[in-house]
Formats: sequence, C-alpha cells, structure tokens
Amino acid sequence: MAGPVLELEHLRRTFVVREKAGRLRRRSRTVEAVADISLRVEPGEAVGYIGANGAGKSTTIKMVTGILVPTAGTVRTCGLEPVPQRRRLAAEIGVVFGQRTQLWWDLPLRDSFRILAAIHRRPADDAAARTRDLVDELGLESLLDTPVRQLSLGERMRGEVAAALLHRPRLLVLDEPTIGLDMISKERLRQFLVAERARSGMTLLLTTHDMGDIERLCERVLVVDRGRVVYDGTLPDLGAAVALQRVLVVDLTGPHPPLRVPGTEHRGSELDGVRQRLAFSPGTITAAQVLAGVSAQAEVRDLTLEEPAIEDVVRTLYSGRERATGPQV
Ligand SMILES: Nc1ncnc2c1ncn2[C@@H]1O[C@H](COP(=O)(O)OP(=O)(O)OP(=O)(O)O)[C@@H](O)[C@H]1O
Repeated sequence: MAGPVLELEHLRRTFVVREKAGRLRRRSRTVEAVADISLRVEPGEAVGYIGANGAGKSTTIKMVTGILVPTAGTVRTCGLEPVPQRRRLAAEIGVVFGQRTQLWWDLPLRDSFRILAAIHRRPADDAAARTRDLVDELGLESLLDTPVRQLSLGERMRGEVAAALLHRPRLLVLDEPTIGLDMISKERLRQFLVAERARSGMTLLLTTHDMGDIERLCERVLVVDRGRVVYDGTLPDLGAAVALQRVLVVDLTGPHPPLRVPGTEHRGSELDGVRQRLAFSPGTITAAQVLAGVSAQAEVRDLTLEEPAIEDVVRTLYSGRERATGPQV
C-alpha cells in the first residue's frame, strides 16, 4: 500500500485529573500529555521517539495504536483511523510494551503463539512456518514448552517480539523493549531487529530511554518534550546539535593525578585518582583512542563507557532552543 505508515496532524490529548484543594474540596486540572504533534513516517523508516519522563511518548503511542482516542487532531496508522478501525489495524501492526505482556502467563510459549496465529486467522501452514523461523532466529526453541511466567525477562522479551511479528505486520511499535535487560539480552534483541528489518522492510517506531537502542536501530530520531516534537532528524545531527558526549570511566591500579588526554575533558577523580572520568565526543575521538591515551599514562584495571542520558539530551536541546528562540509555549 502506498502512502505514509504514520500521519499525525496537530494531534492533541489531554487528561482531566481530580486533585485535593483543601480538606474537603477537590478541583479538576487538565494535563496536556500531547500538546500538538504533526509528523509523517514513510514505509521502511526506523524512527526513535525519545524524550524525558512524562514528555508524552506513551500517550502518542497509545493514540497511534488505537488504545486512546485523541482529544483533537488526526492520526492515521497504515492509512487507517486507529480507534474506529482497530480490528483492521491489528492485522497491520505489531506492538510490544516492555512493561506489559501480550503472552498468556500460565501457558507455554508455544500455546501463546498458536492462539495469536488463530486470532490473526493465519493459514495453519503459514503460521507454522513463520513461527519456526522466528523461534529459530530468536533462539526460543528450548523455551517453547516453558510457561511464560517462568521465563527470564530477556527470554520473555524475545517471546514478545516473536508474538508481535507472527502475522508479518508492516509496522512494529516497540515501547521500551530493552528496559531492565542485561547487555547480552539487549544486544541479542537489537541484532534480531536489525536483521528482521533488512529481511522484511518493516517500519519501526521505538520509544526508549537507552541511546544504544537508538544508535543501533534508528535512522531518524524524534525528540518530544512537553507534548511537542522539538527535534526531527538523524542521530549524528542530534549529536552535533547538543554535543552528545560519552564518558569513559577508568579504574587504575593505584592513585594517579588527573589524566590529561587530548580530545577529552576530565570530569573528575575519586579515591585519589584510582577512578577517573573522561568525557569525549564520539565524532572527534573514538573510545579506543581515549583508552590508548589513558593506557600510555597509567595501568588500567577496569573500565566502563557511559552513554549520554536521554534526559540530558532533551534538557540541552531544549535550553538551546530557549536561548535561541525564547521559551516554546
Ligand atoms: N491516564 C492518564 N491520566 C492522567 N494523566 C496522564 C494519563 N496518562 C498520562 N498522563 C500524564 O500525561 C503526561 C505524559 O505521559 P506519558 O505517559 O505519555 O509520558 P512518557 O513520555 O511516555 O513518559 P515515560 O517516559 O515516563 O513513560 C504525564 O504528565 C502523565 O502523568
């Protein structure tokens, strides 16, 4: 089908909350979760939808997937109106909420897949072949007979992603898919998603607080703040706009004066310099070069690399806009 996968025009959603205003009185307050969002996503795009807590991401996702009715504006997902055409939409999209499950808690994974294939009315042989492929690619074979409640978080998330893709949706919506996962599980899921996109050409919409997810999976980034899109572009351009920095944390074998490595900024020492933090911009110098610079001066016992926090990205971006154009209200 031609046309955009997502088309949002002046989308708005408010909530009325009742709160205490004295001992007996209560008053209503309107929360503007999504203030005014317009955007288009074309087939095959991979879009990261990021922002601080409470920025309006989940509310947008809920309107896009037909869980919430907009207060104003329009939303079309795969050419459909999500709420009135929810059944047709279910055939076009797959959704994974990192904090919720679409699997049957007490049933073995295998049975959840069977039920979902039946719900989507897939022909038996097609459903079996598709399930086999996904089980294979996501390494779920040995888990098929395990009840979902006994799976680890990483295993369950792989099951959730398989369940969302069984009916070959055109759009996969992932809301915090890697939350709480260890590095290995995150990487495994990301690798699968990269490969699956290359195979199927599906469109991806992803919310996350993990910049690693964005880096690996998304070509386009939308930053939302207080219910509005404040940035729409590539991650490298976002990095240039807010000088996204990473921090290399090194533990040395003994006390050491502050390290001076060209191209980095010393961000502090602890325990007489046993632990030191060096900030750098990945566009200017690589982590390996920073490490080489440190190793030339001191013996490194351990190291970690800190990704920039999305909250910092948004804060920097927003304060930059306020300085440049005045507050956006
Ligand atoms: N059902 C609701 N009733 C009242 N207020 C709500 C409701 N859902 C969301 N909100 C409010 O709307 C705002 C946006 O919430 P939303 O969940 O969309 O943010 P988010 O960007 O997804 O945040 P997070 O990263 O924490 O998940 C918040 O202030 C939230 O408290």
